[in-house]
Amino acid sequence: MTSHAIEVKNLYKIFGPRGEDYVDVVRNGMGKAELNEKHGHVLGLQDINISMPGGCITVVMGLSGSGKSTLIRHINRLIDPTAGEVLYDGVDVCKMNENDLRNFRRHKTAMVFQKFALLPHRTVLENTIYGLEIQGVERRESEKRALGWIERVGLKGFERHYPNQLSGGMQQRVGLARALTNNAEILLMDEAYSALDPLIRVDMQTVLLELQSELKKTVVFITHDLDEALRLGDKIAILRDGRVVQQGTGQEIVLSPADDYITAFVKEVNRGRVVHVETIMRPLSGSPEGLPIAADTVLEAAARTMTSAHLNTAHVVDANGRPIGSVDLQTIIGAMVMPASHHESKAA
Ligand SMILES: Nc1ncnc2c1ncn2[C@@H]1O[C@H](COP(=O)(O)OP(=O)(O)OP(=O)(O)O)[C@@H](O)[C@H]1O
Repeated sequence: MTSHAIEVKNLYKIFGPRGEDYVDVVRNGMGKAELNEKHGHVLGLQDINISMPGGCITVVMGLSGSGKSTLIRHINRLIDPTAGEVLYDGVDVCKMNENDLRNFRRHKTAMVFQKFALLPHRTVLENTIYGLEIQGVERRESEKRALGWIERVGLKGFERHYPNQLSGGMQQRVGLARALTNNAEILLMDEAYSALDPLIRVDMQTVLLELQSELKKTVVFITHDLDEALRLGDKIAILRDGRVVQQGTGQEIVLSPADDYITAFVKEVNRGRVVHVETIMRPLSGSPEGLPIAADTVLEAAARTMTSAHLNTAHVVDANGRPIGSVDLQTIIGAMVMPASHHESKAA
């Protein structure tokens, strides 16, 4: 099986000298605060089950201390679990021997960090080829590959610059070029854009989305920012106190938040950029009217298209171009401002 998917199954991490001894008490309901108080151990992760589909971006989101970094570090086993499995293409990373683990880390995974982790005395080019050097790839070949990625991330002309001559956004581009040069199937991005200014951050998200539409890596992206999660995530898992409180598409989470905690998170979200027209369309009655609009078009884009065509009605088409429903501008605009509960009661 080589779907390049990652399956996290029943994963527990309890920090402390005798973590294993406390898995059962946690399974039986002891929470983080009580475990810390009574036994002096820290509950990092509790019964995590997440499927991260191959070729997709899975975002792990949560506030500080919710367990995001602990989780991503299990994927390349920088942290060993207290219990549970992390399967990649069906193989448990947690059971790999030293040699297999070294190969897995070097060839299958690449990490992009918040603080860039660039070597200050190396140029952009030398930083980018660093991973290939370790792998023992011949210099001419590694330079050729690195130069290609440096250009793809928009740094052509900066190959001989040193990190301290670059802005934060440019340094993060070097981090991305270095990760891509490794040609790994899995890209692990730990708060990669959190230190960047908002506009640069959006630029970097765009760079990632453009590259991903072509490269189809299995990306695990950690963030504490919901807008970033919604923009990037094919799938989003939200952690709280080491547990998954909800997972699904951005649209699922925004329209049906699992609890008050997530409701508070999604309250300010711009629904127009998250909800798809197919969610609010009416069944077709009669022949299709107006423009065809793809089912997965977000409301804001649909409204823009219809407004510029001076049309109030459009028909929604599936991936094969078959008409499956209809929408009008008023419904779209209403849905963009309506809270999730209204959608549900309307749909019920
Ligand atoms: N080595 C460690 N020893 C003890 N406790 C730890 C260790 N590493 C993490 N923790 C604890 O595990 C929990 C999860 O931490 P983690 O760093 O994974 O959260 P996070 O969501 O990544 O937070 P942040 O956004 O601040 O990085 C926290 O309570 C943290 O204090």
